[in-house]
Amino acid sequence: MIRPSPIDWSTWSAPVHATLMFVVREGRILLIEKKRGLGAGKINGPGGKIDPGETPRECAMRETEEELLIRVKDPVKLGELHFAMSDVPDILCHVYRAGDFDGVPTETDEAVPLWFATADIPYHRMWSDDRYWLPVMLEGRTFLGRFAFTGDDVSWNQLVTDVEWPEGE
Ligand SMILES: COc1nc(N)nc2c1ncn2[C@H]1C[C@H](O)[C@@H](COP(=O)(O)OP(=O)(O)OP(=O)(O)O)O1
Repeated sequence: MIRPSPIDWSTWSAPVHATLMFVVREGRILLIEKKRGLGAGKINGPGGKIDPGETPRECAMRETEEELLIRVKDPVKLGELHFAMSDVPDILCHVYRAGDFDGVPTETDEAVPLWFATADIPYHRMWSDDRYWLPVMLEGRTFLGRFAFTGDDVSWNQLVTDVEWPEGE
């Protein structure tokens, strides 16, 4: 049975815009254990909130540099995630993927770098939406995910794949 959405997505907008960056190369993905802020203690990609005047791509690169001291090369936007939250402000998150970087992933005040085999993603330590869209991201396909949360749990979800994002976004 298809459950009706609790959210009217045609009028939904988010007060918080954020990014995630995933480096994937040679069968491995670079993740972080987040040390502070929203999702502290969870495993995720590096990322954070978009600053005023910053593009999503600039934010994803800046946050990755701040959190892991690496400079990713040629990131590509693959996805957008629309999170209707129950206990924090709603979030629109742009998802980027890159295959290379300069520097050495290094622990900072914000994050611990962790490499995982792409066949061994630790979903049980991640946000509960990730298991829906991360496999699509690993295939290199584009996507739009919409998720309603109740607390930390996904209570409704929709994933549209093979979305065309504007050039250069
Ligand atoms: C709700 O589900 C989520 N799933 C996933 N995979 N990632 C999420 C979810 N909600 C938020 N995120 C990501 C998006 C951002 O990368 C971070 C949150 O950013 P944060 O609040 O830590 O932003 P900063 O700018 O780094 O923080 P400060 O305001 O402390 O500087 O989580």
